[in-house]
Amino acid sequence: MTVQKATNIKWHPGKITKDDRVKLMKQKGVTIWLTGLSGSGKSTIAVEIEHALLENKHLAYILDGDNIRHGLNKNLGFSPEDRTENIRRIGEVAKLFTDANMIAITAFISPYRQDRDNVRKLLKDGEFIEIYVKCPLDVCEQRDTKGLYKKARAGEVKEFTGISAPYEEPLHPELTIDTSTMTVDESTRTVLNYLEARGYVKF
Ligand SMILES: Nc1ncnc2c1ncn2[C@@H]1O[C@H](COP(=O)(O)OS(=O)(=O)O)[C@@H](OP(=O)(O)O)[C@H]1O
Ligand SMILES: Nc1ncnc2c1ncn2[C@@H]1O[C@H](COP(=O)(O)OP(=O)(O)O)[C@@H](O)[C@H]1O
Repeated sequence: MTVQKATNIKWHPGKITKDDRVKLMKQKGVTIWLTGLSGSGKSTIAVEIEHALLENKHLAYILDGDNIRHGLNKNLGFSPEDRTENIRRIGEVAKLFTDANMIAITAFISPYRQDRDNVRKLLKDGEFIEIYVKCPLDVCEQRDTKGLYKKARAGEVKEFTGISAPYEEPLHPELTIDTSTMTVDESTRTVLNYLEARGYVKF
């Protein structure tokens, strides 16, 4: 648990609610939480979803593990504790984006079930869509888009997810996308259809 250090603080409400923003923007802000192994396809799908949404006049924004670790989370490594803190912070950021009525698309390995469930709890019902970007380890390893699996096998990268660190599969994700059997386009469509069917966006 993260300790609350700040005391003597009081929440200051604004005049505008999320519902006001929903009416203004004709979309319902939500967090699309992509989780899966390195190389499973999280970033690729995130980019395609964001692009398709923008083309249809819906505002989305990607929070990507590699990118966020260049700034906000540059002081975190890959120990279990640091990964938990990584996901906690991104959960808080995603909550702000969702309240701002953005469609936040997160692309983090987020290997621990408890960490993902904690983010779910931060958000309201219907504001958290967990998507398991599923891909067998051997396929991810064959793709080895960044050469990290090779380095992990050689012991040059420690605590590498799937090789020397765990990945806990989601038990009840809203969606599972198997990228070893689907094309990028099919994967993207599946997510867009889900969003439209539940009224988050309108195409
Ligand atoms: N040890 C280790 N394990 C896993 N991944 C590693 C590691 N070291 C560096 N990388 C690179 O960091 C990206 C994963 O960062 P995340 O913030 O998504 O990780 S986590 O959610 O905190 O587990 C991950 O990006 P993706 O390949 O896009 O998943 C890697 O490029
Ligand atoms: N259905 C699919 N969805 C997403 N990526 C796919 C799919 N099929 C093949 N790929 C390929 O798999 C790789 C995934 O890499 P990337 O998106 O960086 O993964 P991650 O962000 O999970 O590390 C890319 O080279 C992509 O073209």
